[in-house]
Amino acid sequence: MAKKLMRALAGEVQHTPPIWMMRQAGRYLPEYRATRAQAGDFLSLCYNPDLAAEVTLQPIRRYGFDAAILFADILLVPQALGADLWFVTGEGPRLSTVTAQADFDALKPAGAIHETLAPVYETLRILTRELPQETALIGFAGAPWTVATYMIAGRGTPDQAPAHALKAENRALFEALLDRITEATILYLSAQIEAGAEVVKLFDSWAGSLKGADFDTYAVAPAKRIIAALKARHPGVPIIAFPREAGPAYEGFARATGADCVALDNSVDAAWAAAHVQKDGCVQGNLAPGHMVTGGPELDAAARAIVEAFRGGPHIFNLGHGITPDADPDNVQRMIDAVRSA
Ligand SMILES: Cc1c2[nH]c(c1CCC(=O)O)Cc1[nH]c(c(CCC(=O)O)c1C)Cc1[nH]c(c(CCC(=O)O)c1C)Cc1[nH]c(c(C)c1CCC(=O)O)C2
Repeated sequence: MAKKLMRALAGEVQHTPPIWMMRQAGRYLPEYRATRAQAGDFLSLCYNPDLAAEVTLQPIRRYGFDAAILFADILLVPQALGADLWFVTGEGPRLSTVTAQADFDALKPAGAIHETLAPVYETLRILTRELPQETALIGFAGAPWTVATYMIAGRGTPDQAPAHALKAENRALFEALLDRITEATILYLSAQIEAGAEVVKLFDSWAGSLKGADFDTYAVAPAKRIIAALKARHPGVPIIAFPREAGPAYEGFARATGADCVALDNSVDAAWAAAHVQKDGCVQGNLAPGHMVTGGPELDAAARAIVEAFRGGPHIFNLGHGITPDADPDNVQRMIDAVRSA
């Protein structure tokens, strides 16, 4: 029988949804912290196929999730295009910036990314051998707008102001950068599929700051282009899109982009999403990650409410965003128990 996750993505309605979590391999797990220490730092872990495969497998061993997500980061693509990338402990990523034509001209062509990203493909090949047969393997990349916000600002920003400013001041350069990221993302996800990813997910974490026509031009259109290219090369490989904080624009996103599944953040009302988003296909997400810190009967009730809200259509149980380092690993088991007994 096909894997539970693949069945949901194909549109099958299941009484108990498949479960996985954004950032399921991460700092809330002591075994992750130990392996990261062994690798030296986060980026060394991403580029060490044996250890990256090991941390991908850790949450599968502990919890038996229905899917494993490749351990890597969306910012490896800018690095593969030639940007400098480093992580400041307790603060987050830092990159060399792209704000002038000369910065853009110094980037590598999209086709050069495999030189840097080859270890990621090796991680996937290891996982295809080591994962339990019922566990689906998810590859991923950042969506062009979200990746561009980091490349322009050189860091994470609360409002993506530097990227909005470049868009206003030098639209040609801004669009050239989005195009380069789009081309690289197609090649990267295609190579992930060839290495064994059965599903791919596109993270547009900052889609919510694109308003009006900008949302269509810089969130919908690049996702549509990436999905069309992947569907042409790899028919039958499902794609999950995550336009975080898209609000009302969640409605129609799957139809407009060709995505097989839309991931919902935790600000979306589940009943609204069941009526307006799930009518077009599979949905995933929505549980507030804070429940993984606070736990208790509130967690059970919130998890069950999501299962019930989406029971009328194809559904993958997930959080609305990544699990945080202060989460209690026991609450993850509690969530799984609540979903599987709902
Ligand atoms: C925006 C973004 C990034 N990375 C990612 C996104 C999109 C999803 C989202 O909105 O969170 C995606 C990502 N990052 C990571 C994964 C691995 C797979 C998984 O388990 O979900 C995935 C899918 C590992 C990671 N990526 C990062 C960690 C923590 C690094 C560590 O071990 O110190 C992990 C496990 C670091 C990272 N990477 C990024 C930031 C802003 C940070 C620092 C903030 C933080 O520490 O949480 C960029």
